[in-house]
Amino acid sequence: MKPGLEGDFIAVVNAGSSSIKLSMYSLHADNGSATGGPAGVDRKDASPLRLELQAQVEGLGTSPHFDARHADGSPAVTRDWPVSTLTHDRALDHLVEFVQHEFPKIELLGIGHRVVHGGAQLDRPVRVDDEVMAQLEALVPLAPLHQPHNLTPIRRAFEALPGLPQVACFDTAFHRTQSIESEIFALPYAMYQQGIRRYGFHGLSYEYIASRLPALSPSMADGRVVVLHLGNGASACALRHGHSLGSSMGFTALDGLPMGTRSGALDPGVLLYLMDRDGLDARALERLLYKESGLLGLSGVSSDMRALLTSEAPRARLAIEVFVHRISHEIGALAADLGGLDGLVFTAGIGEHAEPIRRKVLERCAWLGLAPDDSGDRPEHGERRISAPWSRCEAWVIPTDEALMVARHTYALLAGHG
Ligand SMILES: Nc1ncnc2c1ncn2[C@@H]1O[C@H](COP(=O)(O)OP(=O)(O)O)[C@@H](O)[C@H]1O
Ligand SMILES: CC(=O)OP(=O)(O)O
Ligand SMILES: [Mg+2]
Repeated sequence: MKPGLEGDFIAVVNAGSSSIKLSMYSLHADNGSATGGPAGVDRKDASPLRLELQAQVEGLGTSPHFDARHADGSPAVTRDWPVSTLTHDRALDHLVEFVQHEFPKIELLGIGHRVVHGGAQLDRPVRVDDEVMAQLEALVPLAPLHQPHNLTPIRRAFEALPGLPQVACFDTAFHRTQSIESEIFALPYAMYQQGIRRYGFHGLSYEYIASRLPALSPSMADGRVVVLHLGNGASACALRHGHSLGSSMGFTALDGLPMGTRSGALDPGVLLYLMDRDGLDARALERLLYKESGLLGLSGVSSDMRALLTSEAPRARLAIEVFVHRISHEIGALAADLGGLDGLVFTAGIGEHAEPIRRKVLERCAWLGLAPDDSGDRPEHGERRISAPWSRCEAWVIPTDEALMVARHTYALLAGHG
């Protein structure tokens, strides 16, 4: 830790269903210059942001674990809690106390929040006031696993630091470039007007990946790309010239690929059948679809890909095969939307770290002209090309950075450029 660090800071909160992450960025007036600026500075858009610390509590509800890291990835502190004694609220208190202790002298300029659902109206980052808060609260039923946890830190910060600017950045906003054919369900048209439409999610992650493409691959930056965000929540997005053309998630973050505990796309007839046969109501269906399905439901072993990859259980293998099958199916659908494919990008926990999953997906993409790099001499971490030099379609691993995207938006809005 850097004792006595002073100056202007932006805090970023990414509160998920089972984790809360708090990132601290310092602002440096000299960082935009082409020649100077300290290491670790966000030069990618010449904004003066430098990550100083990332603190997070993960495994809320199962086995909570606290972890704080410096910008270079070196650990600051770690701690485990006994199961179930740590609520989201308490975890947030702990993170705030920790950061206040580490940075007693800083000037906080604002807080940026990742908010999963912005609905049809909120299509760009926005400074939160009472009216925006009411709009965000109305969207809770559309993202029951995420939105309540996104809003609690905003409410708490308003109480503790009244007057401090807070900026909400939406997972849905990046997808607002999609055409009506991509967004609309084939339901009565009035429902589209009521906001029952496909929104798409993980937009901050896709926006970050799109921002990296010009530096990594001009043919992907100007071309047709499918990005696979494979984390605990998983989705795919079609990019053309870096803009979202289609995505696998829809009205809620349930649609598309199977996830840790979420079903992904499902014939809606199954729900009608279960309501009739078992008398399931909305809450019971919500539990089934959000918490008991996906990799966990299929395998009966775990929602965690690491556990599945090391398991001998036949159903763990089945869960992996279903996951890969549905990914390759989605790539095909999005490649059809794009009219071909120039690049495939893997990101988020599974996409960045699970080589066996990437290999299986790449094997199924041979028909798209994708040849994996089997030379074994490429790096194992960071941004890297994983297709052979002669491959017609490129494949890359690009670690995502949703927090940096939120910090950039927050800075831009506070500086009057948003
Ligand atoms: N080394 C690894 N090998 C395989 N899977 C991994 C590895 N590291 C993380 N994962 C998987 O990544 C997923 C979590 O992704 P992450 O993007 O961190 O999730 P979140 O959506 O909570 O931000 C889990 O399924 C986890 O098993
Ligand atoms: C939208 C979504 O699914 O988010 P996460 O991957 O953080 O669960
Ligand atoms: Mg995530």
